[in-house]
Amino acid sequence: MGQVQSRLTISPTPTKLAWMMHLRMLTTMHGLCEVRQCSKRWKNLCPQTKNLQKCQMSSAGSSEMLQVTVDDKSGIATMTMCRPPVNSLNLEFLTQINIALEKLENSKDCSGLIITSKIPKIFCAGLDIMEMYQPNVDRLQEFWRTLQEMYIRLYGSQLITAAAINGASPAGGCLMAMSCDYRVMAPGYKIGLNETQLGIVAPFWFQDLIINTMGFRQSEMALQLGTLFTSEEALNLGMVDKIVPQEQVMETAIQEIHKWKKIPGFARQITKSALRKPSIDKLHSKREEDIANFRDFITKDSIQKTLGMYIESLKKKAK
Ligand SMILES: CCCCC/C=C\C/C=C\CC/C=C/CC(=O)SCCNC(=O)CCNC(=O)[C@H](O)C(C)(C)COP(=O)(O)OP(=O)(O)OC[C@H]1O[C@@H](n2cnc3c(N)ncnc32)[C@H](O)[C@@H]1OP(=O)(O)O
Repeated sequence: MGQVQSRLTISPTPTKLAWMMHLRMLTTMHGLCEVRQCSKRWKNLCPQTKNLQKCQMSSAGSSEMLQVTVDDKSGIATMTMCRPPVNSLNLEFLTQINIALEKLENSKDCSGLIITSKIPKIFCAGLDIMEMYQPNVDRLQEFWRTLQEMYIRLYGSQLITAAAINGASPAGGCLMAMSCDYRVMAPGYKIGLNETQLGIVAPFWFQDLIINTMGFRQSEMALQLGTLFTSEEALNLGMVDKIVPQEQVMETAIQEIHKWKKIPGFARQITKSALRKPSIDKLHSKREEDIANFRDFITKDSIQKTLGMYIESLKKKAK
């Protein structure tokens, strides 16, 4: 499956109809992502969860990078990232995720969402560093807007959301996990906002998210030091909610969503919205400014030099 080649613009405040038309056009044009209701015709058991019927992803028009299934019995969707080698988030991948989030949010049959990874030992390596290195400025801005969109959609989702963190989860991967309602993680991996270690800065909404998750004092240390925590440290800090063996991560996330589903949905959603709305509104009100700050920061010669060195160090390590 080839990646999307054209420039994709996601309007910050689209009307619902315009947004839906936009998504439909993208899906038709690029075969971006398929969200399928599990049909009774497919009786296969999902090897990961044992009790989910596995949706067959069609080859035509379906995405290899993001597999989305919805269990029609429980209404729990699973979004499985599969963008080798490390599920890094580039513009096209983020666009696929946003489209899937939009579809799930609008589906009356979906009440919960689990985000996980198919790549062994990796949940998500964060932003694709190549998007930020020697960038085309138009694409760079679009990339950042699309990341903002993902955060707004996920953090503000009405669904019950859980991250099944089955591997390393630095930076943008940690952002994605922290945007969910619940995090279950396998032992032996690292998670955190390590931006300063790369010589870059976590923007205010990354900062707000970690503060909302684990409090100011621990966040200010973690952000300045760019700490990547072990699963166990993350549990102690409240960055993740549970650690279970790798093979139980998915099942635990499913059980947790079932628990949350017992709470009256309307009351839970209003409570979630009241708690998260101030952070989301803040980003909405500063969205263009944030894009401009990101662009001006990333395109500085000194930052480009630092990113170049970081990319080299990753490549050397990989050899
Ligand atoms: C004052 C004004 C302030 C204004 C502020 C405004 C805006 C803010 C500005 C900037 C903020 C930008 C925010 C960024 C958030 C991010 O997410 S940055 C990305 C951070 N991610 C990382 O640091 C992860 C790096 N990767 C790793 O640590 C490891 O790869 C891993 C994930 C732990 C996996 O390790 P493993 O050993 O399994 O694999 P390898 O290391 O061998 O990697 C394999 C392969 O993948 C490539 N790669 C790894 N990570 C990335 C990545 N994030 N993007 C792209 N490519 C990646 C790696 O280079 C290897 O490639 P190969 O050599 O070609 O095989």
